[in-house]
Amino acid sequence: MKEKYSQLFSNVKEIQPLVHHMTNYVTVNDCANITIAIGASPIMADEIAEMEEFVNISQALVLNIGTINERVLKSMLVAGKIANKKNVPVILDPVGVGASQFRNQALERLLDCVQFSCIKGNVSEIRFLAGLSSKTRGVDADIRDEMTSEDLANMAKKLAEKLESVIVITGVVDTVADCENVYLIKNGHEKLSSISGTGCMSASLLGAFIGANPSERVLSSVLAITSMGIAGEIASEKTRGNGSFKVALHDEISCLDIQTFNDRERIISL
Ligand SMILES: Nc1ncnc2c1ncn2[C@@H]1O[C@H](COP(=O)(O)OP(=O)(O)O)[C@@H](O)[C@H]1O
Ligand SMILES: Cc1ncsc1CCOP(=O)(O)O
Ligand SMILES: [Mg+2]
Repeated sequence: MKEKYSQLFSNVKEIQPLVHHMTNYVTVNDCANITIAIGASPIMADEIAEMEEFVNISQALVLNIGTINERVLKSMLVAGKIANKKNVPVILDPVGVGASQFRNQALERLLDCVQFSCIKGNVSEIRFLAGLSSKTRGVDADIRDEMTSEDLANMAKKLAEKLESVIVITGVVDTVADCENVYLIKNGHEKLSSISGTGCMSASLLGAFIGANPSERVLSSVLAITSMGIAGEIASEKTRGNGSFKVALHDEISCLDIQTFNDRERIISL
């Protein structure tokens, strides 16, 4: 497995996939910089007239509904459909779904019209997608949505089957599943939940890894999420408060090598 990780990891650096993002205006700059830090290239664009040209040159498309509005939703639907036609993998981050009717309906339209390679959210967001009651607190997971690892694994696998997508649930332990395999990732640090954008940046890393390795969606997702976890651990060891932690997180993603990854990964295949 370590050799496989090594191959998928180095493909990102070699291929330098272009990751087209349509994302929120809160964390957009962090997403661009984390994409560069892992070795890929970002382009942020949401004008409907540009969608065809940008999807055509991209290796992955990341749709993040964090500050979704009607105009951007239309662009996302167009971009998603073109990406599906061109076999460009599409990653969805359903930020804050469950918090408003507009957001919920936007998500429904996206799921109806676009086939996603990977859908990543926190436990509240994924519970909403799974049709379970979800006590959303806006963009953050509600602690009352806490579930056992087994419950999370079952929910992820069922949803992966239903939506024919890799499902990633972030949290203290991350869960990555398709209809056959489930992985738990025990890397990470609680400081990751204390700054805005670590979920969004995880979606950017998913775009980078899946864009470079489109035939290995599940393991690419595992690598992306584990990379964020390991970088968070090292960054927390080196810093004190939120500001320096965020800077250190970018440093550690940009300095992460496969040796460190393999030494520190705590990936469990169920
Ligand atoms: N308590 C925690 N301990 C370890 N890692 C965490 C913790 N909370 C979140 N993370 C990590 O932070 C990143 C973002 O996850 P999360 O906070 O669930 O997303 P979001 O910001 O979208 O709500 C993921 O890499 C996840 O593993
Ligand atoms: C605070 C906020 N509001 C709308 S999008 C957003 C950022 C959410 O980022 P993340 O999901 O990575 O915490
Ligand atoms: Mg999020």
